[in-house]
Amino acid sequence: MKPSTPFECPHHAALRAASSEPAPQPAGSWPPGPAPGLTGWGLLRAMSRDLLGTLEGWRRAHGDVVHLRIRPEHQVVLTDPALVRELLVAQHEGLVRWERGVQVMAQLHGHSVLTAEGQPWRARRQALQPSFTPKAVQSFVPDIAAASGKALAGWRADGAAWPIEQAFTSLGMDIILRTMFSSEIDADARLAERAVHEVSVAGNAEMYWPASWPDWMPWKASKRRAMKMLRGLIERHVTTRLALARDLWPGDLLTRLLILHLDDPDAWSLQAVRDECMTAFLAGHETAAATLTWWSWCMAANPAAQAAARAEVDAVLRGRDPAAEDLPALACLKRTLQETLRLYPAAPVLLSRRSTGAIALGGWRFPARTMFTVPVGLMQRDARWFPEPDAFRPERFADDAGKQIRGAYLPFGAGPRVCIGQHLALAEMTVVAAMFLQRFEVAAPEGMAPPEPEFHITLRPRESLKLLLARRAP
Ligand code: HEM
Repeated sequence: MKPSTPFECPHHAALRAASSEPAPQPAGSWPPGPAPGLTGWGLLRAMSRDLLGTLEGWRRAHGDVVHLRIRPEHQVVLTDPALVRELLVAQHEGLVRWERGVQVMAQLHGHSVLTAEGQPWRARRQALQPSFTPKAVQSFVPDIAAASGKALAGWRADGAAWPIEQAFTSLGMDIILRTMFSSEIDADARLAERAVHEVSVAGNAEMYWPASWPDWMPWKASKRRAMKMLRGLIERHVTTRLALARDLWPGDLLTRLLILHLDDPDAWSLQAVRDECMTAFLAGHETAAATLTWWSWCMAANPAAQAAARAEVDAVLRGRDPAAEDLPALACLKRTLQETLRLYPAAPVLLSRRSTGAIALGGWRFPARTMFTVPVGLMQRDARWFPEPDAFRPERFADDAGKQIRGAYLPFGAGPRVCIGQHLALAEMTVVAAMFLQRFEVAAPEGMAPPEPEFHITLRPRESLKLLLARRAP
């Protein structure tokens, strides 16, 4: 929905409609939005109770460009795909990420590609990008398959509901330890898993405080312990690797980071290497585990789609583990993952952006310091861009399904700050999903209601998901 100008000459309005260009809005005006009251803090309270539900209500009432006056901020919520792309792609240079979000993340991640801005971000991103291309991540497939085979062998199909969310979360940690450190699964994996969860919960809670209490406060003991555990784990792997002869280094992510350090120690200090390790741990683990959890639910709730994906897996792999060359042939399986990411994006609201100067967008002229929020979770369930938006229809992503509206499907974000790990995540999830379907059929327990999504770090089921597994005949 585009804003309209109240006093527009009909001739100009017709010309504008023909060119689909939005009408310029009077200088200093703001788009419509909910009544803020004296401070607008009531709007914040409504958002903290139910973020996506509240934003959806405002979109229905006010359109795709909604103004929130939350003193001292002006915030704009965008759900128009074209404007979202315009913001994130074309206007990227005029934006920084929301300072408070970055401040909290930096306590956990240090100064990594996730938290940097401007030239330092560009330099990091350019140096890291070659390790995350579709081709580069192929080398991780054998490790991902090995970790999956080992974990799936222990999953039980004994008629009791299996804690599949917990199991995928543990498997995700096993995979990240292998791809990052070539580490065999040991006691560290379960401790690291708990620690990642602890720090993510702490970080998530702090984002909504105006400032952070120092970490030495008594009630922050569990965050302190968790950070100590993760830093210790990373430090141990870095030290052990550096003590190893260079020609014995494995081809994992740590080696790729340490090569950056050896090539240019000024730009890539050992601390920078540790910070990027922490980011990959924190950004990569929860997101992939949450997506696989939702995928297993989508498979259980849609037996025909499950059967079609399994038939493809059986035909392509004929019982062997997937190799990198197999992944392009698993197109039907990939579509089930894409559709899962549409219905249940792990990051349903992108980190808010702030404009560093005035920004012209959709006919409006927003001053410097305007905050922009992009709720991709709403856009991806919008019937205007996805007919029958709540239905699981992997065929939407088929090559012959017609063109998708650009900017309406953004589970990995868009523009220069799009998820750097997207190809790794898709390769990982395709391998895990294929190996799961080779071994199990999955169903929902009798009478189970669809799980309620809750946005807490990532989008997860409110109650930990448990499903019925049946082991397939070998
Ligand atoms: C299903 C899995 C994943 C999902 C849904 C996901 C989603 C996202 C999204 C939406 C963003 C952009 C956020 C924004 O614009 O505010 C992002 C950024 C990022 N992701 Fe992912 N991610 C996933 C997996 C991974 C993995 C496996 C890694 C690393 C190993 C990773 C590392 C990062 C990093 C470093 C950034 C920041 C990039 C930058 O600012 O330049 N992600 N992710």
